Amino acid sequence: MNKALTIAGSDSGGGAGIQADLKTFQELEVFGMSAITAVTAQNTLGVHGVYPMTPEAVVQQIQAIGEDIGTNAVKTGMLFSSDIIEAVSEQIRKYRWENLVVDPVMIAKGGASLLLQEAISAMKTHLIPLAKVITPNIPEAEVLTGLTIRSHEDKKEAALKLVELGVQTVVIKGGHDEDESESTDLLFDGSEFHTFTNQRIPTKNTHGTGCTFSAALTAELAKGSSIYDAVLTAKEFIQAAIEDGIDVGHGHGPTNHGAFRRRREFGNR
Ligand SMILES: Nc1ncnc2c1ncn2[C@@H]1O[C@H](COP(=O)(O)OP(=O)(O)OP(=O)(O)O)[C@@H](O)[C@H]1O
Ligand SMILES: Cc1ncc(COP(=O)(O)O)c(N)n1
Repeated sequence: MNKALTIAGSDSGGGAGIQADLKTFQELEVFGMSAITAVTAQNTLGVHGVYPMTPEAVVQQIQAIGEDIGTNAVKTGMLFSSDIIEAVSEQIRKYRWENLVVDPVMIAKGGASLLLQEAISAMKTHLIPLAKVITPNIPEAEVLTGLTIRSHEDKKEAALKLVELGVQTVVIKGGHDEDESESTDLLFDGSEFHTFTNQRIPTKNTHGTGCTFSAALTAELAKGSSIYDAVLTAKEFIQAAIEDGIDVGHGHGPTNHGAFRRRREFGNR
């Protein structure tokens, strides 16, 4: 069975972070494993507490997997501090894990910081150069490039700047697009641009969309898909998950990680 490892934060509310990643891996029939970087007390209303792990605890979890089970692909999510980023980068280099997806998680929907300001430069210099794919949303791409992104042309300019950091492929996600009818993700592989556009779903239940998208991409890479095909499946997976979003809690509800598989098995009902 193909395996995937997520190195990310725990979301007690179950919609984002490690929980979203493992649910997504399972739905795509990949054996999911985790190394937890921080525990968050979180629900649909926001982040109420952040408890980072020590870098040693993160390293030990990664080593436990690296020394025994191994993995076909790795994704990173919330990493919180430069110490954790440096420790994680060192392990990824040590095990030569090349199928690496970096989701540069910075800020949760309610505005809580999931990455310290001091960690941005470590993310750029230590981790991103090791990645096969990075999946920033628009605000994250703005922080990483210093550009303002309003239009599709701006996204292209940001993608060109991001590959200069040494990453092979960039996917700039369109959830934060100003367009109210569509959500367009831009893929740049260093030479060609591709766009993935779907109808924008009018819903408040979008907690965990970014994590779920990058986890689906990672699962497909673990199975041996090309980056293009993996993004295609991830886009289909997240569209179904948002369309069938789950109305729990009083704020931004989670997406439905089971929707993609159910549609494939039973059709669109
Ligand atoms: N309302 C929506 N309708 C359709 N697709 C969406 C919607 N919102 C986000 N997406 C898609 O979901 C994926 C995640 O994108 P997004 O930009 O929301 O990530 P994110 O900002 O990291 O997530 P979050 O906003 O939860 O932090 C992308 O493929 C994006 O196009
Ligand atoms: C532990 C954790 N990690 C990541 C996110 C961002 O979630 P998303 O960008 O997918 O909504 C989150 N809210 N909590």
